[in-house]
Amino acid sequence: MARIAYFGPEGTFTEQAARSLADDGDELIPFETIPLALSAVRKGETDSACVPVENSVEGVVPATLDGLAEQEPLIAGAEALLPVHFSVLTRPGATDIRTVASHPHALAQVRLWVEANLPGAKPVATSSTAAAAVAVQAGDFDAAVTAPVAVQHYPLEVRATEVADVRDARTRFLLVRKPHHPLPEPTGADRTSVVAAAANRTGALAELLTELASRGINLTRLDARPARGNFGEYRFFFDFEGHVAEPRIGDALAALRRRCRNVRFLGSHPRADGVPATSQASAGNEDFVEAADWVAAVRRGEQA
Ligand SMILES: O=C(O)C(=O)C[C@]1(C(=O)O)C=C[C@@H](O)C=C1
Repeated sequence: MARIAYFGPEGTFTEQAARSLADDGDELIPFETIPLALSAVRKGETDSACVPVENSVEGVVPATLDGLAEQEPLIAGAEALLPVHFSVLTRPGATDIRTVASHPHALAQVRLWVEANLPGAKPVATSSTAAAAVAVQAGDFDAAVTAPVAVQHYPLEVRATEVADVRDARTRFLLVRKPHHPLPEPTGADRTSVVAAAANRTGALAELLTELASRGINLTRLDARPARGNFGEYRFFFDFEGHVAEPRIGDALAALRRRCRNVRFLGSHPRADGVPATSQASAGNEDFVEAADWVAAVRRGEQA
């Protein structure tokens, strides 16, 4: 039985994602913020933590990226992808809706709906969608934009369901743990993540990208976040297809490490959408193995 920290309180999208990744009998423990959920794993209070990483409408979740780039390393061993549409909850019978509370990512995904359906209502940011439900229940705000499951946890009235300005929005979540756990086996449909503090000089980022491109590795995400040191210095987060156990991915990681000492491996795990890695002529794993075998043969004086 594992203990899984998640970005809570109860009723967040992240809880749903954690449930989809948990095994029977695992214990799920809510934490009020993403940094608190990550530090529960680092302190050994839980075995893993489930946190949101990117949304198809609003982009990355900065607290997760920064939290994985700093302090002791954590590795993503699994991911979940959830469809995202919202319910709007109020206290039973409420009529005068002046404030609408939710996580900033959620507010950004329902802005047009709020303008059209609750004109004049003021958006207010809360730490999560479920924290907004707690605040509405307490009488702090009038309406909460939440995950559909939130109403099962809080005695509120559902005023609208399936609310979303953009159809088919999705959020991806990671299950992270300490690096000493064995990596999941490669499946052919995997994702590898790294963060690198590229040098502040002409072409430094292009060099890192070229190391991936020249090995036929398809990027699935690239983000920059301030390095939080000198103004203008950035960390680059790369997600790409493939698993570190594969020869070409190992070769690419070694090249990134050669070019940039400040690179951190953030995990290799199966993709939730099951999309297989792109293959490119002469850049398949077998090509890397064959080429390495050939060099070994040359060194032994056995070139065929
Ligand atoms: O507040 C929640 O319910 C969360 O799980 C966080 C979060 C996010 O970080 O994007 C997750 C999915 C939705 O996009 C809105 C909020």
